[in-house]
Amino acid sequence: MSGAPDYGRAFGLMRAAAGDVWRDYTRHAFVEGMKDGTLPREAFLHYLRQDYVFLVHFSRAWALAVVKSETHEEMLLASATVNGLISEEMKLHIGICAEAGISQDELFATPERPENLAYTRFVLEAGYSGDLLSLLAALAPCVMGYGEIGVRLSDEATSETYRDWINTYAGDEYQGSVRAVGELLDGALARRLGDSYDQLPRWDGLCQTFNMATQLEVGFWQMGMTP
Ligand SMILES: Cc1ncc(C[n+]2csc(CCO)c2C)c(N)n1
Repeated sequence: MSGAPDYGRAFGLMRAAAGDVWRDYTRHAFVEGMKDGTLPREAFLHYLRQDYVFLVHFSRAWALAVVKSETHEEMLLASATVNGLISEEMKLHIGICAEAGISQDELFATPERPENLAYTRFVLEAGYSGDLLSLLAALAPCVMGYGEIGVRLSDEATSETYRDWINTYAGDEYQGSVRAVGELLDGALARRLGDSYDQLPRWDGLCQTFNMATQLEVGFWQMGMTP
Protein backbone atom coordinates (compact mmCIF):
# COMPACT_ATOMS: atom_id res chain seq x y z
CA MET A 1 0.00 0.00 0.00
CA SER A 2 1.35 3.42 -0.87
CA GLY A 3 2.45 5.64 1.98
CA ALA A 4 3.04 2.78 4.44
CA PRO A 5 6.45 3.02 6.13
CA ASP A 6 9.21 0.58 5.11
CA TYR A 7 10.03 -1.90 7.87
CA GLY A 8 12.15 -4.29 5.81
CA ARG A 9 11.85 -6.99 3.14
CA ALA A 10 10.54 -9.93 5.18
CA PHE A 11 7.85 -7.84 6.84
CA GLY A 12 6.70 -6.52 3.43
CA LEU A 13 6.38 -10.10 2.14
CA MET A 14 4.54 -11.35 5.23
CA ARG A 15 2.22 -8.35 5.22
CA ALA A 16 1.36 -8.95 1.54
CA ALA A 17 0.77 -12.67 2.22
CA ALA A 18 -1.62 -11.80 5.05
CA GLY A 19 -3.90 -9.99 2.58
CA ASP A 20 -7.14 -8.52 3.93
CA VAL A 21 -6.41 -9.59 7.49
CA TRP A 22 -3.72 -6.92 7.70
CA ARG A 23 -6.21 -4.26 6.69
CA ASP A 24 -8.79 -5.58 9.19
CA TYR A 25 -6.15 -5.10 11.90
CA THR A 26 -4.68 -1.71 11.00
CA ARG A 27 -8.01 -0.12 10.00
CA HIS A 28 -10.20 -1.66 12.67
CA ALA A 29 -13.17 0.41 13.96
CA PHE A 30 -11.28 0.87 17.24
CA VAL A 31 -8.38 2.50 15.36
CA GLU A 32 -10.70 4.68 13.28
CA GLY A 33 -12.44 5.73 16.51
CA MET A 34 -9.11 6.96 17.91
CA LYS A 35 -8.51 8.80 14.65
CA ASP A 36 -11.72 10.85 14.78
CA GLY A 37 -12.12 10.88 18.56
CA THR A 38 -15.44 8.96 18.54
CA LEU A 39 -14.03 5.99 20.47
CA PRO A 40 -15.73 6.06 23.90
CA ARG A 41 -13.31 6.84 26.73
CA GLU A 42 -14.62 3.80 28.60
CA ALA A 43 -13.57 1.51 25.72
CA PHE A 44 -10.13 3.14 25.54
CA LEU A 45 -9.47 2.74 29.28
CA HIS A 46 -10.69 -0.85 29.20
CA TYR A 47 -8.32 -1.48 26.27
CA LEU A 48 -5.43 0.17 28.12
CA ARG A 49 -5.96 -1.96 31.21
CA GLN A 50 -6.02 -5.13 29.10
CA ASP A 51 -3.01 -3.86 27.16
CA TYR A 52 -1.07 -3.47 30.38
CA VAL A 53 -1.59 -7.19 31.07
CA PHE A 54 -0.72 -7.85 27.43
CA LEU A 55 2.60 -6.02 27.80
CA VAL A 56 3.53 -8.10 30.86
CA HIS A 57 3.34 -11.25 28.73
CA PHE A 58 4.84 -9.57 25.69
CA SER A 59 7.87 -8.61 27.74
CA ARG A 60 8.22 -12.28 28.63
CA ALA A 61 8.04 -13.19 24.92
CA TRP A 62 10.80 -10.69 24.08
CA ALA A 63 12.85 -12.08 26.95
CA LEU A 64 12.43 -15.46 25.26
CA ALA A 65 13.84 -13.86 22.09
CA VAL A 66 17.04 -13.17 24.07
CA VAL A 67 17.11 -16.88 24.97
CA LYS A 68 16.59 -17.92 21.32
CA SER A 69 19.17 -15.49 19.91
CA GLU A 70 22.28 -16.86 18.22
CA THR A 71 24.39 -13.71 17.89
CA HIS A 72 25.39 -10.84 20.12
CA GLU A 73 23.56 -8.44 17.80
CA GLU A 74 20.31 -10.42 18.12
CA MET A 75 20.69 -10.51 21.90
CA LEU A 76 21.31 -6.74 22.02
CA LEU A 77 18.18 -5.91 20.07
CA ALA A 78 15.93 -8.35 21.91
CA SER A 79 17.16 -7.19 25.31
CA ALA A 80 16.77 -3.51 24.32
CA THR A 81 13.14 -4.29 23.41
CA VAL A 82 12.54 -5.97 26.78
CA ASN A 83 13.91 -2.87 28.48
CA GLY A 84 11.91 -0.47 26.25
CA LEU A 85 8.71 -2.36 26.99
CA ILE A 86 9.15 -2.46 30.74
CA SER A 87 10.64 0.99 31.28
CA GLU A 88 8.82 3.03 28.57
CA GLU A 89 5.70 1.51 27.04
CA MET A 90 4.24 0.14 30.30
CA LYS A 91 4.84 3.54 31.93
CA LEU A 92 2.60 5.18 29.33
CA HIS A 93 -0.24 2.90 30.41
CA ILE A 94 0.37 3.46 34.11
CA GLY A 95 0.43 7.26 33.49
CA ILE A 96 -2.76 7.47 31.40
CA CYS A 97 -4.62 5.16 33.81
CA ALA A 98 -3.46 7.22 36.81
CA GLU A 99 -4.82 10.39 35.15
CA ALA A 100 -8.14 8.59 34.67
CA GLY A 101 -8.26 7.67 38.35
CA ILE A 102 -7.24 4.02 37.92
CA SER A 103 -4.64 3.22 40.58
CA GLN A 104 -1.64 0.97 39.99
CA ASP A 105 -3.13 -1.64 42.34
CA GLU A 106 -6.32 -1.67 40.30
CA LEU A 107 -4.39 -1.77 37.02
CA PHE A 108 -2.19 -4.66 38.16
CA ALA A 109 -5.28 -6.60 39.32
CA THR A 110 -7.04 -6.37 35.91
CA PRO A 111 -8.66 -9.76 35.12
CA GLU A 112 -7.29 -11.01 31.79
CA ARG A 113 -9.81 -11.34 28.94
CA PRO A 114 -9.69 -14.63 26.95
CA GLU A 115 -8.88 -12.77 23.68
CA ASN A 116 -5.89 -11.23 25.43
CA LEU A 117 -4.72 -14.55 26.87
CA ALA A 118 -5.12 -16.31 23.49
CA TYR A 119 -2.86 -13.80 21.75
CA THR A 120 0.02 -13.66 24.22
CA ARG A 121 0.10 -17.39 24.90
CA PHE A 122 0.08 -18.05 21.14
CA VAL A 123 3.16 -15.86 20.80
CA LEU A 124 4.92 -17.46 23.77
CA GLU A 125 4.13 -20.94 22.44
CA ALA A 126 5.57 -20.02 19.01
CA GLY A 127 8.77 -19.19 20.87
CA TYR A 128 8.79 -22.14 23.27
CA SER A 129 8.36 -24.78 20.58
CA GLY A 130 10.13 -22.96 17.74
CA ASP A 131 13.28 -20.99 16.99
CA LEU A 132 13.82 -17.22 16.86
CA LEU A 133 12.22 -17.08 13.39
CA SER A 134 8.91 -18.56 14.60
CA LEU A 135 8.92 -16.25 17.58
CA LEU A 136 9.68 -13.14 15.48
CA ALA A 137 6.95 -14.06 12.96
CA ALA A 138 4.49 -14.06 15.88
CA LEU A 139 5.88 -10.80 17.35
CA ALA A 140 6.09 -8.82 14.09
CA PRO A 141 2.39 -7.91 13.59
CA CYS A 142 2.31 -6.25 16.98
CA VAL A 143 5.45 -4.17 16.49
CA MET A 144 5.01 -3.23 12.83
CA GLY A 145 1.22 -2.86 12.96
CA TYR A 146 1.36 -0.26 15.71
CA GLY A 147 4.15 1.49 13.80
CA GLU A 148 1.96 1.71 10.72
CA ILE A 149 -1.15 2.75 12.68
CA GLY A 150 0.81 5.45 14.52
CA VAL A 151 2.19 7.02 11.33
CA ARG A 152 -1.18 7.00 9.55
CA LEU A 153 -3.13 8.38 12.50
CA SER A 154 -0.54 11.06 13.07
CA ASP A 155 -1.27 12.27 9.49
CA GLU A 156 -5.00 11.66 9.42
CA ALA A 157 -6.31 12.28 12.96
CA THR A 158 -9.10 14.85 13.11
CA SER A 159 -9.28 14.91 16.91
CA GLU A 160 -6.86 15.59 19.76
CA THR A 161 -8.57 13.13 22.14
CA TYR A 162 -6.15 10.24 21.62
CA ARG A 163 -3.13 12.29 20.55
CA ASP A 164 -0.85 11.03 23.36
CA TRP A 165 -1.37 7.45 22.29
CA ILE A 166 -0.86 8.31 18.61
CA ASN A 167 2.29 10.34 19.27
CA THR A 168 3.86 7.50 21.25
CA TYR A 169 3.67 5.17 18.25
CA ALA A 170 4.28 7.81 15.55
CA GLY A 171 7.31 9.24 17.38
CA ASP A 172 10.89 8.90 16.11
CA GLU A 173 11.92 6.73 19.02
CA TYR A 174 9.24 4.13 18.45
CA GLN A 175 9.61 4.26 14.64
CA GLY A 176 13.35 3.68 15.04
CA SER A 177 12.69 0.61 17.17
CA VAL A 178 10.23 -0.78 14.57
CA ARG A 179 12.84 -0.40 11.82
CA ALA A 180 15.36 -2.13 14.08
CA VAL A 181 12.98 -5.08 14.57
CA GLY A 182 12.54 -5.20 10.76
CA GLU A 183 16.31 -5.46 10.39
CA LEU A 184 16.46 -8.10 13.12
CA LEU A 185 13.86 -10.17 11.25
CA ASP A 186 15.64 -9.78 7.89
CA GLY A 187 19.02 -10.64 9.42
CA ALA A 188 17.73 -13.60 11.43
CA LEU A 189 16.10 -15.10 8.31
CA ALA A 190 19.19 -14.64 6.12
CA ARG A 191 21.45 -16.07 8.80
CA ARG A 192 19.38 -19.23 9.34
CA LEU A 193 17.80 -19.87 5.92
CA GLY A 194 19.87 -17.87 3.40
CA ASP A 195 18.80 -14.95 1.21
CA SER A 196 16.21 -16.97 -0.73
CA TYR A 197 14.32 -17.82 2.46
CA ASP A 198 10.98 -17.03 0.83
CA GLN A 199 11.50 -19.92 -1.65
CA LEU A 200 11.73 -22.54 1.11
CA PRO A 201 8.90 -24.71 2.53
CA ARG A 202 9.57 -23.18 5.95
CA TRP A 203 8.47 -19.75 4.73
CA ASP A 204 4.79 -20.73 4.44
CA GLY A 205 4.68 -21.74 8.09
CA LEU A 206 6.23 -18.42 9.14
CA CYS A 207 3.65 -16.52 7.09
CA GLN A 208 0.88 -18.57 8.75
CA THR A 209 2.22 -17.66 12.18
CA PHE A 210 2.30 -13.98 11.16
CA ASN A 211 -1.25 -14.27 9.81
CA MET A 212 -2.58 -15.87 13.01
CA ALA A 213 -0.96 -13.20 15.20
CA THR A 214 -2.57 -10.56 12.95
CA GLN A 215 -5.99 -12.19 13.43
CA LEU A 216 -5.40 -12.17 17.17
CA GLU A 217 -4.68 -8.41 16.96
CA VAL A 218 -8.09 -7.99 15.25
CA GLY A 219 -9.61 -9.95 18.14
CA PHE A 220 -7.83 -7.69 20.62
CA TRP A 221 -9.33 -4.50 19.09
CA GLN A 222 -12.74 -6.21 19.04
CA MET A 223 -12.34 -7.05 22.73
CA GLY A 224 -11.45 -3.39 23.33
CA MET A 225 -14.79 -2.28 21.86
CA THR A 226 -16.72 -4.33 24.46
CA PRO A 227 -15.74 -3.14 27.96
C1 LIG B 1 -2.43 -5.55 21.56
C2 LIG B 1 -1.20 -4.76 21.31
N1 LIG B 1 -0.52 -4.96 20.17
C3 LIG B 1 0.60 -4.25 19.93
C4 LIG B 1 1.07 -3.32 20.85
C5 LIG B 1 2.30 -2.52 20.61
N2 LIG B 1 3.43 -3.16 21.22
C6 LIG B 1 3.37 -4.01 22.23
S1 LIG B 1 4.86 -4.73 22.58
C7 LIG B 1 5.61 -3.92 21.38
C8 LIG B 1 7.03 -4.18 21.03
C9 LIG B 1 8.00 -3.40 21.79
O1 LIG B 1 8.19 -2.16 21.28
C10 LIG B 1 4.69 -3.08 20.75
C11 LIG B 1 5.01 -2.20 19.68
C12 LIG B 1 0.33 -3.14 22.01
N3 LIG B 1 0.72 -2.26 22.95
N4 LIG B 1 -0.81 -3.86 22.22
